[in-house]
Amino acid sequence: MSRAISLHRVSKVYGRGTRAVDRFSLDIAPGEFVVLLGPSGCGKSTVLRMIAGLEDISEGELLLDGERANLVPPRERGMAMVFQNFALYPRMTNRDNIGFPLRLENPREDSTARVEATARMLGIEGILDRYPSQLSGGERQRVAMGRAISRRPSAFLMDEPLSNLDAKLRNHLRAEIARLTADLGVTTVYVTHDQAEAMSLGDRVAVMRGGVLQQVSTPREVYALPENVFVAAFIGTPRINLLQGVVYAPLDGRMSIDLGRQRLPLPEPLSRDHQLLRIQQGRQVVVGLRSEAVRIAPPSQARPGEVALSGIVEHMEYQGHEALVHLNTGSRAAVVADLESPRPRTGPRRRGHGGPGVLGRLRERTAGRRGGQGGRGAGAVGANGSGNGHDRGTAQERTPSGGGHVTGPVVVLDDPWGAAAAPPGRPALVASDLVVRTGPDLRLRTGAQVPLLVDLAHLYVFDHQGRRICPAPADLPGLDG
Ligand SMILES: Nc1ncnc2c1ncn2[C@@H]1O[C@H](COP(=O)(O)OP(=O)(O)OP(=O)(O)O)[C@@H](O)[C@H]1O
Repeated sequence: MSRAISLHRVSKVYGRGTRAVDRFSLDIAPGEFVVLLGPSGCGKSTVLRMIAGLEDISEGELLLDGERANLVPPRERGMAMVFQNFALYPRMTNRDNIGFPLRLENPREDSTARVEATARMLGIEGILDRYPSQLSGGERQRVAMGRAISRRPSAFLMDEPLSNLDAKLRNHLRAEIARLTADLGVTTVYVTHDQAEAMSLGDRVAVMRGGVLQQVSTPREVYALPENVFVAAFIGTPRINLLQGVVYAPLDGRMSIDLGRQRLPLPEPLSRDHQLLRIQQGRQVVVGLRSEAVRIAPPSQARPGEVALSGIVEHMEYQGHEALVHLNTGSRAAVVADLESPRPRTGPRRRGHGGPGVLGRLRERTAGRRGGQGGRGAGAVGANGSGNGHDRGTAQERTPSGGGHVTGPVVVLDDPWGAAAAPPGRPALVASDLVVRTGPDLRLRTGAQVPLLVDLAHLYVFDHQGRRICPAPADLPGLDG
């Protein structure tokens, strides 16, 4: 039997007020495969452990098949966990390891047939009589999965089960996990910080940041319609380009977005999405351009809906089948704080000590550069405000526990040229603000100016708090309404 799992405003507060999970709500249907995705420390494992019963729930409710289960002992939940570190008994053969939960459940029953059927399912019949130390990492993880499957649990809880394996094996086992869980039709909750893994496995992906659920949607939707700038930046490779802009909407002229040295004119007649931008007139926004939205080509080759920009080549990254061109368009890149590893803050913050300071901001910029979006004068953007590291002039909301965790809205640094800019006389850390994908054969000289075409059908705009305003949210009332 497969379980329905529901979490209603579930929080976890560890000792000394660390709020690792904050009012997390999610309904998982029987047989569904849901991936919890987010950077290190965002609370994914804690959610999984609360579902398993390995961690007490501080606030909120866990329902299993509609019944409150906060206090149900782990063993009675009928769930099986697979961890990243395989956790096999070294002195037992693999056969005994797989059969162990069955013997525990029913010591008198002969488990041979069940163990062999499980091994066949995983393609490990040939190694049943060896010991775990005689196996490769991939084989060990298969045995660990066998042990989880043999008992026919009502749900699988998998905590980064593939992260100790090399890339090739990871891809292979990923496909096997997808097939197995689909065949067995068992509800699966899978934790990972690898967005590609999440996108390829999940029926739905739940993106977390700083203990807070940001969005839960199908992989397609989480990519195409990210609720906020954090989700947009976390999902997709290469990372979405994020540029700071200002909406320019004159009453009698063409609307555009000012990107600093260049403008993005919006095509007329304005689409519904672009009409909605009118109310942002004069406001700072974040423009998001995924790599498929920009190509290197002269204005003469523009298709309908494409507008021209230009950029100076900073460097090229060859990747075999394609190349990534890092360009400077004279814009200010927006860096999303905490993409790499947010940590909920502990204890009350002292005034003036909450932000990351110059060093922290430089680190954020470097992180942004790794993701291909750092830039001269980059501003920091946070989603739901958690750990955004910017205290000045921002609306923030403290959780009632008194922990330092922040769940307020998103902010953009209002001082983008401030502390993180290069000191006089020294080169800026990063000068590229836009990464464009091209074929591997294109040769471009560093410093060359190249023409770009931006497809405005693929334009994302986020407000100054990081929420997506374009494409418009589906539940937005009509413009006249
Ligand atoms: N037993 C504990 N006591 C105090 N704090 C804890 C404890 N366990 C986890 N935390 C904190 O709770 C936060 C969430 O941890 P969790 O392990 O759930 O994150 P995660 O997203 O699974 O991270 P990772 O991908 O690195 O495993 C972290 O800041 C972590 O330091």
